[in-house]
Amino acid sequence: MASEEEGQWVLMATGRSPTNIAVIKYWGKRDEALILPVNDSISVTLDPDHLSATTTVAVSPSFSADRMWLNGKEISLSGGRFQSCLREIRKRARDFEDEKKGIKIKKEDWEKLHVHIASYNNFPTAAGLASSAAGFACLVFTLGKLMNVKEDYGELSSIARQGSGSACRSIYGGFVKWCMGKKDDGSDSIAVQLADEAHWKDLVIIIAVVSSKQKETSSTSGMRDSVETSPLLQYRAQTVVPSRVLKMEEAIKNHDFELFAKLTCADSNQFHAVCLDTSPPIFYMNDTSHRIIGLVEKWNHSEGCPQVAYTFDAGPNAVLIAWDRKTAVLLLQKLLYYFPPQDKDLSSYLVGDKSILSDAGLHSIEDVEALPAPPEMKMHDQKFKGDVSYFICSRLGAGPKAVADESQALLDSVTGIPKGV
Ligand SMILES: Nc1ncnc2c1ncn2[C@@H]1O[C@H](COP(=O)(O)OP(=O)(O)OP(=O)(O)O)[C@@H](O)[C@H]1O
Ligand SMILES: C[C@@](O)(CCOP(=O)(O)OP(=O)(O)O)CC(=O)O
Repeated sequence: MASEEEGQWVLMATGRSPTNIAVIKYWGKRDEALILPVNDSISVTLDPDHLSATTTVAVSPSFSADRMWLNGKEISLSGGRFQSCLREIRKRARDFEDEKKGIKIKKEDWEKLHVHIASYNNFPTAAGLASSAAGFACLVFTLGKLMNVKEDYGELSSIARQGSGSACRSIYGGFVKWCMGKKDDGSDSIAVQLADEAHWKDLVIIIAVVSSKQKETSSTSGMRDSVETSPLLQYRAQTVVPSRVLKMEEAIKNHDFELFAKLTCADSNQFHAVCLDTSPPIFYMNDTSHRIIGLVEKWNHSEGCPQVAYTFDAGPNAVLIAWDRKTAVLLLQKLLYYFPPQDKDLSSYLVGDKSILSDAGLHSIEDVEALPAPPEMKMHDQKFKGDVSYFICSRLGAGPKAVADESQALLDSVTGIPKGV
């Protein structure tokens, strides 16, 4: 290791990674330590402008320990998952030189340098919106940039997988498949991109954030209990998912929304059935989630073919995928009819791509109050004000990206401590 002013420099990198939502779910591990799943899964990557983690990583000879801050609060890095990611990336680190700054780091020197990590999620953490997926993908991607790692994305995905299983799918944009793999060492359990975000541009994603509170049963412990106790999980993994994955790949390739929606809804429902089949049973959805399913099912049925797909991860939030903008506008009108905002501020009730509000003719709370009742629903008079915290309107998005603009770094370039601390 060499530099003009030994010990004075801080070398940093910043990256941003999207979250993803599975349309064929991962639920159950065959190896807890390596995070190897019992079935393949398929996801869509969401637009990082709306749901993403931003992470800055830094090394300096002046750092005395590995440290991490998540959303401004220092957290421990001692957990096995963080340690696995750090170890695997350090193993692949390569020589680095910045002549201008007088920094030279040899491959073998990376092991001796401590890292500081600061990360920020632009959406609720640990609320069933896959913050761990965006977070670990971002950590691995950004550490890889800092340490001059040249491995391909498949390899990076298998490292991110060791942080959180679903994180391996956030290494790519668009439609992504996590191949479960067969090997005991997990080297073939990697993510591959099925199609990029431009492949099916019409899709619009509306997320109803039903609760942004932290959930009671984490995905990790929930799926462990399911593997131990649910007979349905075995049947699902061995018999249902393999053929469903093939059909989903076809649906994506052919832009077949009818098949895509049927498979997405069926798979979400089966995942939650496995949760109910677990002892003790796990309840991730609540009454609001069930009402949203009812609304979509009735609408799809009345149209004779699916307009919208729904899927729920390990929490009550609904992820709704509409097949085009026009359908998304109708969906939003129906949702806001039943779930109007508690207060009068419409612009904070829908975040992300707010332009959908004007497309739906919703400029004020009075416009929401004037919405007609969806004709296909029987119970018109009942409304559920306040049951949805807010909505996010999004779309498919790209994979992780380096953030070159140093002003966006979360760590101070001189001290290596989070800015403002
Ligand atoms: N930006 C981040 N960087 C690194 N780690 C993160 C980040 N965000 C979240 N995590 C890790 O993920 C954990 C939360 O994961 P958890 O699986 O409980 O919730 P979730 O990912 O939001 O929901 P789910 O995966 O069930 O949809 C945090 O406690 C933290 O360890
Ligand atoms: C319901 C899910 O979102 C479960 C995600 O589980 P995690 O990836 O959070 O679990 P660990 O691997 O234990 O970290 C379905 C999915 O994303 O496929």
